Amino acid sequence: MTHRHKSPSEMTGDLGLVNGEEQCVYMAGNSLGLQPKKVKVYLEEELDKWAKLAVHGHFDGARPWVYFDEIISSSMASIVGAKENEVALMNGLTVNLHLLLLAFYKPTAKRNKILLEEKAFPSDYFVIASQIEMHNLDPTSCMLLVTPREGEQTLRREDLLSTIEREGDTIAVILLSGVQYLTGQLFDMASITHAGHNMGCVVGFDLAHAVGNVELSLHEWGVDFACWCSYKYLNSGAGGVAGAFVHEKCMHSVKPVLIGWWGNDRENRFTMENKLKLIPGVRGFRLSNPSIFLSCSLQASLEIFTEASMPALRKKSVQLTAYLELLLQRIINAESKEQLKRLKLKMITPTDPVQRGCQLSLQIPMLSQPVLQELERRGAMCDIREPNILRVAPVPLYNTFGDVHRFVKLLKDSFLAVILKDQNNIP
Ligand SMILES: Cc1ncc(COP(=O)(O)O)c(C=O)c1O
Ligand SMILES: Nc1ccccc1C(=O)C[C@H](N)C(=O)O
Repeated sequence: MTHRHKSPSEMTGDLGLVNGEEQCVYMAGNSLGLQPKKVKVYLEEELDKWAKLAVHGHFDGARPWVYFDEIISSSMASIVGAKENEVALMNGLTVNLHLLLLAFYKPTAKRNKILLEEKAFPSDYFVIASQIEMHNLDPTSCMLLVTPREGEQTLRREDLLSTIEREGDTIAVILLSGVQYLTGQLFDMASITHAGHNMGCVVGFDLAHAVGNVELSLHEWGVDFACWCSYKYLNSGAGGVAGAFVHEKCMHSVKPVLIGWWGNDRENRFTMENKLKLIPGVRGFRLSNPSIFLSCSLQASLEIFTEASMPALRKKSVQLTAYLELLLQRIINAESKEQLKRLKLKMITPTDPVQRGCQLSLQIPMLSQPVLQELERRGAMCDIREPNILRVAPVPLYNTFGDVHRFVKLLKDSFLAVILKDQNNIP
């Protein structure tokens, strides 16, 4: 659950500290979502079908493999606030970012920059730098990095908008996250899109930490393109099939640079003539035939989202995170234990619910890794991003208010255990 390498036995709690009968408290759904019960059932159905029908499985059965991704696209589209033909399920997130930038980043002598966050997720940073280099341009001058103000951790909306207004003439593409992976900040995607378009920029979002976490209206906001992975809040399993969005308005004007047979119209695809009838919009960006296994694990998850609905999930999420915040603030302010002050804890996620999803990020300047180890010994899971940010994500689909209460108690116990062990190293 963390980026560190751990053996499975290390993952289990310390039986001297936990009740072996009790389930752990899982607050790491922002990194990898938990497995929906139906995943196993659906996977077994498809394994069985493969064993019995083999090649006929492409077109036969309840999930015809050749177009099953399209069948589940409609529930995916409603989660991101898109029309069905504005969404494709394909590849992984980083691959989709590349494919979309290939089509949308068309630098000119005057307008050649990509605006991104200074602390963008490394994969996004690498994608952008390499796309710029591909045009024989210099990433140091073409990457316009937005940074928080001195002493602040998150970006102010007004600063983002004024940067777009000031530098917009030179910006080809604005590529921000919807929810920032480290700080948990939710960006105002509607006004960023509006400001970007006013200045003639293309606007895209990486929704890895936003999809299934906050409500999205990509079509209505007029976002040009977006992409996301499905293994975090969407619970499709590690390496699950990723999503891509291209707005309907770009359907005929923006074409994929790389083309494969899956972008070819289904009627033409199997005629085996080298004639391309490119599917307009994002579905024309598909290259290979999709994996039925990835599609059916995502199906199991999307069914739950459709039943629960994003508005209801978000409503619970706002309350759950507010409760977590309240309890964490008591620890930060050391209301009951004076020693806790010594850890100099700081919440870096915005306090305004409109500016965050479910995740809260806590900066632990000292001894963050030992805190995580103590937490796991006590049967609680979340993660740390280097150097010292503890990310805690109460997920409304499967976390309860009781989980939040238990988690914070275990976190407090972990802080106290670390302080006790490290008396000499903490000033
Ligand atoms: C913001 C962001 N971008 C990119 C990635 C990498 O995605 P993938 O490995 O699915 O390509 C992740 C998470 O892994 C992420 O959170
Ligand atoms: N796919 C992974 C494989 C191994 C370790 C982490 C990941 C993550 O997805 C990390 C996540 N993107 C993050 O927000 O840090």
